[in-house]
Amino acid sequence: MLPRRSTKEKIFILMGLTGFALITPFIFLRFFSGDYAVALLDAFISAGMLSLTISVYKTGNTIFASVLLSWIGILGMLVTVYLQGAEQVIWCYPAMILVYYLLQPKHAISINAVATILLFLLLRDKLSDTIMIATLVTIVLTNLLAYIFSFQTLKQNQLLTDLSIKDPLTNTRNRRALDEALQKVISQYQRNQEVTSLILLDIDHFKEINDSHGHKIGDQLLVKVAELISQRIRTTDDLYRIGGEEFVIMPVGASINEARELSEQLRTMIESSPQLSKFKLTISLGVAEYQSGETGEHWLHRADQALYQAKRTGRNKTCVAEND
Ligand SMILES: Nc1nc2c(ncn2[C@@H]2O[C@H](COP(=O)(O)OP(=O)(O)OP(=O)(O)O)[C@@H](O)[C@H]2O)c(=O)[nH]1
Repeated sequence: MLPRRSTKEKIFILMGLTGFALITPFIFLRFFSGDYAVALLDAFISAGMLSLTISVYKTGNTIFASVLLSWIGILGMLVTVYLQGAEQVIWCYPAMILVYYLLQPKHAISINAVATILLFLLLRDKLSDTIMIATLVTIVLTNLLAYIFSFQTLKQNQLLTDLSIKDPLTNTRNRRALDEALQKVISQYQRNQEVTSLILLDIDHFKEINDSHGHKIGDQLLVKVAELISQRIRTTDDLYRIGGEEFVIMPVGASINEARELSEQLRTMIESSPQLSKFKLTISLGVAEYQSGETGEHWLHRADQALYQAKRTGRNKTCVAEND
């Protein structure tokens, strides 16, 4: 089955192949016109682009490839200016914009600042003062506009990601985020076989609480429960709200006994919380350790069966899932 590729991966592969296809003919043109140094430089850039594209295609990792490609673009542009003369400075604009696409704005601006200083050193004796100043001004303007655009895009992407994975009421993660986390934890398990567990918890008799105190108080209690649990668990063990009054905790790397212990601590913490005890609010929990070969859905289903048992046998308790 073909792996699902992120948009960044797809664009990186497309850009890498296009760059390779556009630059490769120049290797031959330069070579046959006796420009061996430039032909070698073009061959270096072209080979770099192709190998980075293959690496992204195979590993899916765009971070390392993005840093390398940024430097290939910038160094390629500087060497071109050095070998072929000052008029080649026009290549600095696409090279610098490429860096904004590949890296975070703060890293892109740093690399481009270094590139601008090096360009200035290369060109200071070759351009008239007026052209030199105009070149620097246009470089600064290009960077300023690219920075603003790239920064805004980054913020918008972060906002969209937050909206797509967060539960607006409790500010915990949502079901979609849980599905992604389950995939990730299972892939990790397949690599290192490290035990891992999940906890499914549900507020007891929440309908009665809603009915007697109103939906608004019900909402506030949901927020309070999420807040108390988030404060108690490690920052790495994310909390997910997957239904009205149902939450999941993924204590990654916890054995079934450790997860049960954590479960009991959470249960007693909620039961004895001064803000919640006046509503007689308690929780029931189901704990399941991951079994080799099972899907995330099946893992969650076993935890749900354990939770059901906790509900059936009196509530305000933790039950452990059977292994198949
Ligand atoms: N206030 C509030 N209530 C919600 C929300 N989502 C679901 N609920 C309520 O949660 C209640 C869940 O009721 P049930 O599924 O019967 O479960 P329960 O009353 O907790 O009973 P047990 O789970 O068997 O202990 C329903 O009354 C829902 O309306 C929400 O976002 N806010």
